Amino acid sequence: MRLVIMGAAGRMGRMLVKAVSETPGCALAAAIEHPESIALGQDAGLLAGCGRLNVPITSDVEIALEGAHGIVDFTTPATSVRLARLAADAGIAHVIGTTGLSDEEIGAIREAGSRTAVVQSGNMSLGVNLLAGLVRKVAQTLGPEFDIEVLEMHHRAKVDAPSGTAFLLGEAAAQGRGVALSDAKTAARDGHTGARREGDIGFAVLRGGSVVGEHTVIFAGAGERIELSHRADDRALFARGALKAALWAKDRPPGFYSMADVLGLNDL
Ligand SMILES: NC(=O)C1=CN([C@@H]2O[C@H](COP(=O)(O)OP(=O)(O)OC[C@H]3O[C@@H](n4cnc5c(N)ncnc54)[C@H](OP(=O)(O)O)[C@@H]3O)[C@@H](O)[C@H]2O)C=CC1
Ligand SMILES: O=C(O)C1=N[C@H](C(=O)O)C[C@H](O)C1
Repeated sequence: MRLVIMGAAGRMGRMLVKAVSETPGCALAAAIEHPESIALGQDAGLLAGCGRLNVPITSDVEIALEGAHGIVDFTTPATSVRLARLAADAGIAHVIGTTGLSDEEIGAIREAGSRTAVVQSGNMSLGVNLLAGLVRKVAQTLGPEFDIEVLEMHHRAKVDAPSGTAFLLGEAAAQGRGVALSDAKTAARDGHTGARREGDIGFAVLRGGSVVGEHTVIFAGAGERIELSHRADDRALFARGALKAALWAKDRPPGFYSMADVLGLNDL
């Protein structure tokens, strides 16, 4: 499968280039950055630390899409929306790991999913997607006397909060409870907030150092607490998941798919 890696000089982009070079059935069609990137012209493999691949980083996506079978995209929300349209026009698979997408941006990507196979997830790891299934089950089992809080920590360079994974887990909790996350979500507390509202799903965010990604969903009851956690040690995990999604999406009918679809976890 000939893949275009977007944001190829970024933290995830470099992981993806390396993962493509190591994954049977995948080949690097192009490595793309924005037109002002200082990485333009550099060899994508050398930048990724996996040896020369003779694929220079370029900025022309339209040319890159010619002859490609898929795009793997961990960039920015605006970039992912623009790419979704281009991927749909070209009829090729689009794997989106970008987080911090607004409802409108998700809507535009969903629309592209009516024309090509799109896999979008705030977290491409097996562990987090399994955890989401467990969270849904626990939330379904426990009553509203258990308060649900989602805690996440990431590296100091992360620009969106709460994380895409935190929302994925919060969504799973809301589904388990049979409520809309938009009605239950409390994303920040500061000052005299008053007592906690029953049924809220709270989010708390920590940022610092080089933390790859840590998430805990807490179910706090009277006199007892259940905590379900996931810790990512290495971004390569997300890159491998994204390539699995790309291979799965190749030749799939158009649709807006999740990692639960890719991993067969929908019945959890
Ligand atoms: N779903 C998942 O499993 C995971 C998702 N993520 C998400 O992926 C995204 C990227 O994360 P990360 O790699 O850490 O961030 P980085 O900032 O390191 O990488 C993003 C890259 O995209 C480049 N870029 C920006 N705009 C464009 C454009 N228009 N065209 C091409 N390239 C562009 C950036 O260039 P420049 O820096 O010069 O602006 C940068 O090199 C985030 O939203 C993050 O939350 C991260 C890990 C796992
Ligand atoms: O920005 C990151 O680094 C990560 N982003 C994703 C998120 O927002 O959940 C996934 C992972 O935790 C790393």
